[in-house]
This record gives sequence, structure tokens and C-alpha cells, in this order.
Amino acid sequence: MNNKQQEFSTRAIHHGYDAQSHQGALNPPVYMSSTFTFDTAEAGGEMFAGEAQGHFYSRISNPTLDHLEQRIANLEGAQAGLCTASGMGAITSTMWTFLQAGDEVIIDKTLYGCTFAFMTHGLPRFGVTVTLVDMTDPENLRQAISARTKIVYFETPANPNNRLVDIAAVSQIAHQAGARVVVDNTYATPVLTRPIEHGADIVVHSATKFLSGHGDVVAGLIVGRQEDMAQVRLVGLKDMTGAVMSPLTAMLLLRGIKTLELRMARHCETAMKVAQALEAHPAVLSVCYPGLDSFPQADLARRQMADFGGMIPFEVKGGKAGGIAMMNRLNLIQRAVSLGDAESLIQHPASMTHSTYTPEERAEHGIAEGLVRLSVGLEGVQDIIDDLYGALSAHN
Ligand SMILES: CSC/C=C(/NCc1c(COP(=O)(O)O)cnc(C)c1O)C(=O)O
Repeated sequence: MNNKQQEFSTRAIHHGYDAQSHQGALNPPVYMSSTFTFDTAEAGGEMFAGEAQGHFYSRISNPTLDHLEQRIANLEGAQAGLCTASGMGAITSTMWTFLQAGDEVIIDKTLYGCTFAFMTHGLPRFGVTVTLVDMTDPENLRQAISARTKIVYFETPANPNNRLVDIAAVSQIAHQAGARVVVDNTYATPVLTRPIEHGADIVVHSATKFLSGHGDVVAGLIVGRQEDMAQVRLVGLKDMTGAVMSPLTAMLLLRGIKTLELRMARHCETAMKVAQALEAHPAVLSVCYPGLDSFPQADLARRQMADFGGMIPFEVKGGKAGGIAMMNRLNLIQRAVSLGDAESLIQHPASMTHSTYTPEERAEHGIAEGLVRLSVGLEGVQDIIDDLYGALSAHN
């Protein structure tokens, strides 16, 4: 194949793997091996010293994970990748690698609940200052950033309210101050947004979600420059967290990623129709979907996203009680946390994924008590809409 970059799905299925180099196996072998033998005692010493290449212990590297790391890096347009046991494993391994007491991290005001807890309660216990900034206006970052700022961190779209951050604008400001930009790309995936192409330094994923797409793994992925990924592998992952991925999980992720582009197209197509149907219903107060003209950051959505994702946060009349009652009347849509699965899932952030925020913090960070979050699955769109309308029809 000439050096023209192949299309996304071609790379998602084939990049970095040659069956003829693996007994003709169409799928990469799964190396369920915790340790690897040395040809000589000296060779072992050279590997530990980093003077020789190769696998010696699966907490550091593994051949099956290697295939997945190369593939996700290619799809995100990064030099290198790293697998972790969970999205939180990806986030914490990255943060511990580049931070020490006295440093500052600047985070956007809306993050997934456990990420928010790690940043605001975990890091400060170890002398790291965490500053919250509303990055929907990059000028707020310019006012807050300083030479102490080592990392600028955000999600776009953000969990749970789909708030966007302008990656290029924020990266330009962060780099002027010498900070690294770390973007959680779980919601968009590289199909819709590739943060590295907009100037970000590191991308993290909860691969538990859209990337695997079948609700059958908990996993994380990190991509970035070669030297940064080597540091996260040997410091954050090997020593600080040990949050390593099983080769079996890597195999399931390689399988899920083959259909990522196909699935994201269906998630987005269905979500657009569901968002429009919700917006038209009299019992619905607000729908925050980037593809709607009513979305407050519609211009940025069209600039930064190839399509608008599968996540729909919305509010119904009656506040929290109304949202909970509506959720309990659903039949097809499953009441469950997590997102990006074939099954449509619905949950209540204030009492579930974002219960780590205080009520005051939720109000401050745009997470309404009555907000419900729908992850639009791959079922028939009319069945999803009928289930929602059935649950809303009883709404007074
Ligand atoms: C207990 S709530 C279920 C999990 C949910 N989210 C996870 C998540 C993580 C962390 O990823 P894991 O460690 O793989 O779960 C990181 N970054 C983002 C944007 C996420 O949404 C959830 O339902 O919103």
C-alpha cells in the first residue's frame, strides 16, 4: 500500500498487524503470560537496564497489548499508545507521571465524577494545587495559568452535560505557559475528534465505553508522544498505579475497535433523531445535544466534531423526582451507569456518576439535580423513541 494514509476503518481493522508473522493467525495471538524468559542472564539485565528491546514482564509490556497500543495511537494520530486496566487507570497513571508536590493542575469545571474526585480530593493530599477554570472561555485559562501549571485537563464533550472545550485555543494558551494538555476523548472517540490534531499532548480514554462498544470490558488507553508514553509506562503505570490491562481485554478491545467507525455513525444518526424527538416533547424542559441548533456551543461543535456523539443529557418537568419517575417507566432503555454500549442506557448523574460532587458543586458546574443522561445504543431508533415517549406520556 502506498504511503497515502488508509481510511479510518481500514486502519482500525488492519493497522500494525501482519498475519503471516503470526502463523497466519487472522487475529493477533493472546499472550496470557505474566513473564517472559531470557536467553541469557545478561540479556535479562540488559532488558531491565533498557539496553535491549523485548518483553520481560506483563506489568511493563505484552505483545497483545502492543498491537492495541499501536492501533489506537494510529487512529488518534499519535506517535505511541499505552493500555491500562480502566479509564481511571489511564488518567491517574498519566497524572502521577508528570506531577509532584508544588505543581498545579488546571481542570475544566465539568468532569466525570471519579475524575473530579481524584483531581479535587486525591491530588491535593499530595501537595498538588488543583485549580478549576471554566474553559468554555479560553481567556479564563489565560488569566489562571502560571509557570507552576504543569497540566491542563478537560473532557470534550464533557460527562455528563456535553459541554465543549476549544482544544486548539486552550492548547495554544497552555503551551505558551509550558503546560501539557491532557484531553479525555471518551465521549467523542477518534472517529469524531482527534485532540492531538488540534494541539493536545496526551489523550486518555475510558475504553470501557464506545471503543469496546459491547459493555464487556473495563479498560483504559493513553496516546501521545513516544517519550511521554515511555515515561507513563515506566513511571506512572509500572510503579505508581500498576493499573495494567489483561491480554484478554486487549483482544476484546481490538475486536470492538474494528467496528468503531460503523457503530459511531449509527450512534450519532440515532442520537440526532432521539434528541429532536425529546426536544419536541412537552414534558421535556431541555436537551443538551451538540447537533441541535439550540446547543449553546453549536459553532464549536461543528468546527471540532465530525458528528455529534451518542450521549443525550436532558431534563424533564418535575426536577429530580420527575426524572427518576420517568426512568422507572422505561422498558427497553436500561437503567445503568456506563455508556457507549450497544444497549441504550440511562442514569441520573446527581445521585449516581456525579454524586462525588456536593449539591453546591453540581449547581456551580452545570449538573442539574433533575438531569438524566441517555447513552443512545444501537437498537432501532423508533423503538428508543417509543420507549421514551411511553415513559414521558405519563408525565403530568
Ligand atoms: C461508576 S460510573 C461508570 C463510569 C462512567 N464513566 C467512566 C469514565 C471514566 C473512567 O473510566 P473507567 O475507569 O473505565 O470506568 C473516565 N472518563 C470518562 C469521561 C468517563 O465517563 C459513567 O457512567 O459516566
